[in-house]
Amino acid sequence: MAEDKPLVGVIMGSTSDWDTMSHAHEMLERFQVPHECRVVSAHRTPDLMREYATTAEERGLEVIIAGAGGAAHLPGMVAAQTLVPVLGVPVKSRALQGIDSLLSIVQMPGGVPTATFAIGDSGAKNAALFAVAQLATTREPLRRALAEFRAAQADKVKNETLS
Ligand SMILES: Nc1c(C(=O)O)ncn1[C@@H]1O[C@H](COP(=O)(O)O)[C@@H](O)[C@H]1O
Repeated sequence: MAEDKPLVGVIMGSTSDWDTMSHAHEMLERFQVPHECRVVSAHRTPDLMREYATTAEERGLEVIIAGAGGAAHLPGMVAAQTLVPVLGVPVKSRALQGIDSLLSIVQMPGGVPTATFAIGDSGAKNAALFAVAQLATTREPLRRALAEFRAAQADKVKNETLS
């Protein structure tokens, strides 16, 4: 893409979320979308989270993908402090398999939305694809790349055989 400053911020509550959130990173790489990946925690680094959220727009971020597990307050707390759309990814937690993460992200009070994706790897992948779709509304080359991705995916499924 012509732009080189990050357009998408991929943040997560802990380095332990990287196995999941790397799927978002890989998808953004595939579409050559400039992005940054950082650990930011509402619970453990509240000052950093505030700074990240309040400076996101002026730094040029157009979408934030926020992944967290357990009491996953990060996406909602970031959404509360920026106008940049926040896509929440529930990371699979050890104790409750991510149901806690999902409910923490999806049950926002009216007025402060976060989009919420599926638990785990496919949620991270789809959040990135959603970010690509959002950016593609005003970037024709990215729109074409997304259309090609969809067509290739459809061809793959059509050519699959059952043994
Ligand atoms: N949910 C949050 C937040 C937050 O929402 O601010 N910060 C860390 N965490 C989550 O705690 C889990 C366990 O973290 P550790 O593996 O570091 O103990 C991770 O899934 C992380 O996202």
